[in-house]
Amino acid sequence: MADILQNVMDHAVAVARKAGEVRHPYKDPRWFIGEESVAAGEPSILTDDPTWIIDPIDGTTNFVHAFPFVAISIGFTINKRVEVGVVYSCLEDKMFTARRGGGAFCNGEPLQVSDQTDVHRSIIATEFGSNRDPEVVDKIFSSLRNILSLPVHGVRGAGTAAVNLSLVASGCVEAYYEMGMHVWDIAAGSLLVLEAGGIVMDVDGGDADLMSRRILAANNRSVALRLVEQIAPYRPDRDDAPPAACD
Ligand SMILES: O=P(O)(O)O[C@H]1[C@H](O)[C@@H](O)[C@H](O)[C@@H](O)[C@@H]1O
Ligand SMILES: [Mg+2]
Ligand SMILES: [Mg+2]
Repeated sequence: MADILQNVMDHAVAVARKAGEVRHPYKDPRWFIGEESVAAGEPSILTDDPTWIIDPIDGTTNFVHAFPFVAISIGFTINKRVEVGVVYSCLEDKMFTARRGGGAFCNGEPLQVSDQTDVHRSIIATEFGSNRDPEVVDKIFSSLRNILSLPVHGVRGAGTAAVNLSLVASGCVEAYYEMGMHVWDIAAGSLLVLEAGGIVMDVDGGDADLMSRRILAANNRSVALRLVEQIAPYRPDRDDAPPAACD
């Protein structure tokens, strides 16, 4: 694992030097999008530059309540595409890693998504999120009612987007969807799913967009598209939306 990260960091330095950059790719805040740095006022703009996208604790509510799923999520993008993803599920002691074109692994063992094509025999992961706006809550429950009524085998939520994505990559659930999470919750995990043979798209079936705060990740297109028909979509403010103007 250390080797993978070192290679990526070396790559970041090489890309920066080629572009004539003098910035240090591990220290310049423009090379990071992190939950805590954004909370502290740093920008949340994904550029073509090599960028680390970091969530130090994914599953904060779980952590506070000792609900045993908490992860560290580290993604690395170049040209806005995730090249490396690392999710460490701390209490399970599982280190999930993926490199674009190099497969996905858990503690060094290769991962493969589920081969189930029938949504009725699937488990779907999702989250309720933290938005209590009645219209949003109605959409969440509408999606849930539709999916449960398909019917599916079950609906689950680990309380962390990164772990939910690792569950899709591991073949434990067939799909995961959510609206309202952030880029640092999903950057690393989305590559795990792709490299384990799955797909990642928008909840309306369109192209995935890391900054849109919407994701549908699935083992295959047929399960994904059945879910698209059931999901009542809404559009949270994008991660790269300009800050609201002050009076
Ligand atoms: O805030 P953390 O715990 O880093 O991330 C969580 C999101 O805030 C929440 O909206 C989402 O439902 C959860 O899956 C995510 O991991
Ligand atoms: Mg998070
Ligand atoms: Mg967090």
